[in-house]
Amino acid sequence: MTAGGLAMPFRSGGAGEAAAGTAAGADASGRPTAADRRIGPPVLEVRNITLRFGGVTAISDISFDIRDGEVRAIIGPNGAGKSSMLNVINGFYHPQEGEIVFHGQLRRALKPHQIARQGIARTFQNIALFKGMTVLDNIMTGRLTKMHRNLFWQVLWKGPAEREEVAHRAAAERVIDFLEIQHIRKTPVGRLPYGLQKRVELGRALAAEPSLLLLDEPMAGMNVEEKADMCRFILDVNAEFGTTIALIEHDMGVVMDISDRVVVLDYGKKIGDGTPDEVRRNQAVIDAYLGVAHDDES
Ligand SMILES: Nc1ncnc2c1ncn2[C@@H]1O[C@H](COP(=O)(O)OP(=O)(O)OP(=O)(O)O)[C@@H](O)[C@H]1O
Repeated sequence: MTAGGLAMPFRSGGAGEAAAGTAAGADASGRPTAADRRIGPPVLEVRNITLRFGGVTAISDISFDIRDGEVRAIIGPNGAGKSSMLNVINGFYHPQEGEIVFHGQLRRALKPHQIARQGIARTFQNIALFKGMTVLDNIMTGRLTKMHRNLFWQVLWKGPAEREEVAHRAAAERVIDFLEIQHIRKTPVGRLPYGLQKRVELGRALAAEPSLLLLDEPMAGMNVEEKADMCRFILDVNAEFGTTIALIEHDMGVVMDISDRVVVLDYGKKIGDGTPDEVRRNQAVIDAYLGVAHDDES
């Protein structure tokens, strides 16, 4: 994909950090080398998180980190606690125990919109777009956390509010160009095929210019071609803007291809954590998850 003209930094910081060098290097798909992809120290640390719903323990004493600039996968069988973990990271759920450290700071209990303002955006397992609204308007909703002028200024449509609106619109258009969806920018989302809706949802998250992007099953329900496109966009966002990405995905071919590191959950517990190769060879992971087919969803 060519995103060369996109002047929008999706990443908030870290440009001067030393590369820790965990990326896999150039591969057959042309992914940039480790030297080009700067993988830095942890941007987010999950420490001893336990989350219960009444008598159900969805997450039990789980710790892992997500490094600056990496693609980090969270995998595991149905009900393992993956979505719950994303919901803890973006503040939808508040765990009973444990802590989250973001950019080296212990994070207090914040609301999801406050966490979004800190630079964490996400997409959902089941597409959560406004189906009657156009692609452009849906992507504009991703800019809400960046809007500063209040209703007073917006009603007057004067000066700063007008300039801000123009800037947000331009940012949304850059996302549309980046994701190659110019041709459907005025189409109501509900009329689009599933794969394109998923791409629009990615666009809405990107419009928030996150430093950490959480993707909940970005390939679910897609055919092979749509998956290939989505992989390409995820890798391009990561490579070109240094956006750190954490994703939940059941397609093991995709996970092993695009991830720098993989954390594996089962029944709310962590049973593996490492590079794709390490996880592939982990007997506990093979027994709990990889021993059954997961890459035949198309
Ligand atoms: N809001 C909730 N209320 C009660 N129980 C919940 C809630 N959310 C999740 N759970 C339970 O927590 C456990 C973990 O669920 P979660 O959705 O996080 O798993 P998952 O790994 O994302 O599964 P899947 O791959 O099927 O999406 C399950 O037993 C689930 O039923």
